[in-house]
Amino acid sequence: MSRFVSIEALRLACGALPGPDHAATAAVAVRQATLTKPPGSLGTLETLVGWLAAWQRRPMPQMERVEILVFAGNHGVVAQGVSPYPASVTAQMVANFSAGGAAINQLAAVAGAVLRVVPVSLDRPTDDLSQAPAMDEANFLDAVQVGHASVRPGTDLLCLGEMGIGNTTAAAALAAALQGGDPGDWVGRGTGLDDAGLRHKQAVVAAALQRHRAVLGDPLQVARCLGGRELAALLGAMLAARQLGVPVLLDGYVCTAAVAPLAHLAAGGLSHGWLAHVSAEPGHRRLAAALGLSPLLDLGLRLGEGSGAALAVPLLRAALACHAGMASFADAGVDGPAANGPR
Ligand SMILES: O=C(O)c1ccc[n+]([C@@H]2O[C@H](COP(=O)([O-])O)[C@@H](O)[C@H]2O)c1
Ligand SMILES: Cc1cc2nc[nH]c2cc1C
Repeated sequence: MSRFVSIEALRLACGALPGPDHAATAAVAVRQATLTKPPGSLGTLETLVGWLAAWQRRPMPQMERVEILVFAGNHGVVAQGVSPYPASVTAQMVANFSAGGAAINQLAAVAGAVLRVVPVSLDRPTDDLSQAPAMDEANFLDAVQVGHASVRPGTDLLCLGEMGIGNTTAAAALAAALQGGDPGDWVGRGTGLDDAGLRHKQAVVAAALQRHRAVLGDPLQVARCLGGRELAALLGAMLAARQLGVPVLLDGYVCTAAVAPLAHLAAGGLSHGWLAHVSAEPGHRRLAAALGLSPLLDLGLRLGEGSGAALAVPLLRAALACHAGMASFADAGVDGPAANGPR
């Protein structure tokens, strides 16, 4: 696929997204009506099958090729003391992912998914977003491109995740910039800040919003100035998934904030994504509500690295198994509702 040569070229691509295959969803509904259950009784599981069909563009969706993409990046804003952990942990955790020792390795195995970790220039942290734009345009577009090129055609379901010490500060700044309100309300404890740390992080995010106030009306400039390389890559991957007909499970706060610009650039820009879970980071619930996303799971997770997205995969497998494997009323010899209803 061609490179994004400018922010304007990226903006054009974000504004020209293919829509869903409504006929595929309709075919799912027709089959569902024949299956041995009261109509609608599998609730969201039924909706999920229709959604998979719409974006895979086929009446009988598949989940053979499930991939988890975890993008990693480093953040200059860590110098402000916004995370309890040092920036070195980002690369160390990438090594841990490669060695199979992280939570996401175990969850990917449970989900029957292939895990791919994509470090995005870890040796070049972004600039401190409270002092300067996090990235210049070339670096931002490069990171978007990395994400865009990482999505493989033919993937049945893509789980997006990230790793980056300091990136809940970027997520909060992005969410505040895109959605408005008191910047402090978008800030949480991330990996575990204490009360004083939280107050300091709120001040850093408020300062960042103030510094970049001139670009707050432009979602892509917001992503460049207040985001990070792994967040830009997530945005690129979300765009590529839409273009390639790949449904997406979104992970936590960082993931959702990273792709939020797409919702601001195109109506229904995130409709090929389903929010896998709502994280314990309070801004996530707020952002999900603002974007009209309903999480499948609410488990108090605050890990990132795609963990919540991986956990939702078995739910989708269950939904498909019912859809593909259940007998119809006719085949099983089960009576439908009585013609006159109960007396
Ligand atoms: O996405 C979330 O909801 C989330 C909430 C809390 C922590 N994280 C993860 O923790 C890291 C960022 O935390 P912090 O405190 O360094 O900003 C980063 O690697 C994220 O994957 C992620
Ligand atoms: C140890 C550790 C693991 C992580 N995984 C995702 N973010 C993380 C942050 C830390 C600090």
